[in-house]
Amino acid sequence: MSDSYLIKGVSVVGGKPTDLLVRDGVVAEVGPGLRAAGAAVVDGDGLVALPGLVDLHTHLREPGREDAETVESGSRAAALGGYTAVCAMANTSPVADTAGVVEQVWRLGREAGLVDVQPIGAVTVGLAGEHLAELGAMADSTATVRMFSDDGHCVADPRLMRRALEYVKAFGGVIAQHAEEPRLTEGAQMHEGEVSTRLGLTGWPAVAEEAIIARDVLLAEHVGSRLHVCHTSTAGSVAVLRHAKARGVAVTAEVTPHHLLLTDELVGGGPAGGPYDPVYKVNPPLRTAADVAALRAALAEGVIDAVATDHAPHAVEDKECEWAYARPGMLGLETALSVVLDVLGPEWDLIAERMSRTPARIAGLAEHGHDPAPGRPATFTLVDPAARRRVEPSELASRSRNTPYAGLELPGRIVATFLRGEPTVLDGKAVR
Ligand SMILES: NC(=O)N[C@@H](CC(=O)O)C(=O)O
Repeated sequence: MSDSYLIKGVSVVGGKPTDLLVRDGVVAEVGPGLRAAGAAVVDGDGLVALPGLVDLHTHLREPGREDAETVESGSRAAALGGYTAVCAMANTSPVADTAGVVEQVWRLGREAGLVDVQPIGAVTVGLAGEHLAELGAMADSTATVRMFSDDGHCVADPRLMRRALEYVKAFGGVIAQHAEEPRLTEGAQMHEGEVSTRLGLTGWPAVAEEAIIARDVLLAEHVGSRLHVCHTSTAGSVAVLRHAKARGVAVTAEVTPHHLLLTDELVGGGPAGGPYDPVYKVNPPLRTAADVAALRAALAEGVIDAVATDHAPHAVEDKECEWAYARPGMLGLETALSVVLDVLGPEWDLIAERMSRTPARIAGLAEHGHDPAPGRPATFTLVDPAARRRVEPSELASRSRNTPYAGLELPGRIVATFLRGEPTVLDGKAVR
């Protein structure tokens, strides 16, 4: 590997073509007509450089379900998707609810060396929603955890949620809530609406999400702490968030690529399969076209702060079975940028904001989320916006195959990704 790279004629976040010189891990120079003896030259013609993408919500499955994903395979998928940092969710086995487990995940991330893996700690012991986990010990560990989540489960007990919000104030932490009132979603299989009625599946009503977000923004305001809302999926949730932000509550929210593109109609049959194809089963469920429109508008406006993948790999036996028995979740890392490009168009500054700068800020990842500029870490990705790709599950780097975009043609291709000056992806291929 070379220790310096000269990227010729690249557009930095949609600006005029220029050259980028990468040396000693940083962006050494930016400007037209650069020369650098000994540097490996990358043709940037037609490419857009974005700050390395940051995912606030990734399931890496290690420890426990290494058949579905490992820290290394998930890191490779992330790098191929243009990511330079991912926040690893705590619902592993064992659960990441102690300093020992978060340090293990952090170390595995370092060893893989393809993206920065920032572990998220569980809020409650074993995700059981009964006792607070060792939040302080996880914060003090080498993994320096700042974000905590029981994702996959809601912290349903309001007293526990209040205490968690209070506790993390001491070290500037944030609670990322999986907003789902469990009493309203017992036995739920898909979004509650016209399609669930037609298909005869038990519904997951929008209000089960909205009621928890409303409660939690009030709790966050009451205790003066930070709340982050995972995978926002309904128009009503957007309304609650808009209200809370207008009041000055310290709340941020994410939306997944799939909730920006797909609807509950697909459960009745879609390009990747169906009817009742579990590839479309996800939590929260795919919603209606009206919800999709509200989420897109909220993302553009900033009521929703970030795109997060909720990359949820599942082994074949957990997905290719009867709908009711299938695990919820979809792959996301390798297709996120393409889906967002499809949804937002080439709005590069907005894409950089929602997929890199803001998520880096929310997660407290100071080295990430910076546009390539002199003196900044050379941590960025190069996108070919003119390329179109057909999603082929067998070509994905993830160990799992549960992509809802199989066979779909999407815009954009990640050509290269750099992490602190080292390429993790070149010519569209992982370097390791
Ligand atoms: N988002 C999903 O559909 N699945 C998540 C957890 C969850 O939120 O249920 C998973 O870990 O598989």
